[in-house]
Amino acid sequence: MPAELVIDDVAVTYKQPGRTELRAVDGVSLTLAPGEVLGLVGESGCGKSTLARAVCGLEPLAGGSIRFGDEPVTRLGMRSRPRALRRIQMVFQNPYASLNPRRRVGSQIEDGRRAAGGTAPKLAELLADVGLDEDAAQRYPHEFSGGQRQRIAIARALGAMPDVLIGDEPIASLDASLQARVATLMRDVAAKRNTSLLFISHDLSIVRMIADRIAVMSAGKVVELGTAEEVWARPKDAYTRRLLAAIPVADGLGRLPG
Ligand SMILES: Nc1ncnc2c1ncn2[C@@H]1O[C@H](COP(=O)(O)OP(=O)(O)OP(=O)(O)O)[C@@H](O)[C@H]1O
Repeated sequence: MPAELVIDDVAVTYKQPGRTELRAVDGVSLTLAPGEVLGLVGESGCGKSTLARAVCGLEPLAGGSIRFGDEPVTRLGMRSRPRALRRIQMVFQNPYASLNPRRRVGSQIEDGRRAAGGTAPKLAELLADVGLDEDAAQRYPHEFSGGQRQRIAIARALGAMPDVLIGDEPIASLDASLQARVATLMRDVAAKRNTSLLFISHDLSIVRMIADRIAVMSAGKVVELGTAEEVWARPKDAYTRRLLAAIPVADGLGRLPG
């Protein structure tokens, strides 16, 4: 049974030569229920990627804990435990960098499936889920467009049957016309398997379309957390209001959010 992912008072620091260390994530607490979509938004440099990397075990914690229910994912000062690593999969911003150009797509998706052992979905099912033909398996990443490569990265992550899928700006490198499609695809494939989705973006208008709840980060802290509608329509924090005001056309009627 998947358990709730608990991010409890997490801090991540970076050393800065000759200066005091930077608290890139500063006491963040969030939960992610099975099947829930949590959007994480905020300006560049506010700590979104650092938090995602900490959840995946790629950054050691300087404080707090991350766990599935009672089972720790990481311990203070350590990267995550191998068992927890499979349970959390990440899709990165740049599919050009995250896929190996010299290996066929099928064998890269197999890497994900291997992590799940015998229970993994079939390769053909994973490709169908992300809207790719079966013959994609025999081809190489350079034969695909940016949007298709991101679909391949999503299929590889899903193959591991994670409890939590993290998208770290997974649409930022795509054409505007593709961004909403890939975002809704991630939401739909996660929902099909009751996988939680932590979707990171600086684009509040897209996050609002797919998220159940939205957390807004600024300078390493969560400054606002609420349902997607609450945060969109009735932002409490001044920083969130500024993020909303920066969106040129908010609601299809040409109105800016109040
Ligand atoms: N490896 C690192 N070493 C030192 N400082 C870092 C490192 N990675 C990130 N930082 C700093 O930590 C802060 C948070 O960065 P982070 O990448 O998490 O922000 P972000 O909100 O994801 O931004 P973006 O949307 O631009 O990726 C920034 O000030 C950044 O310069």
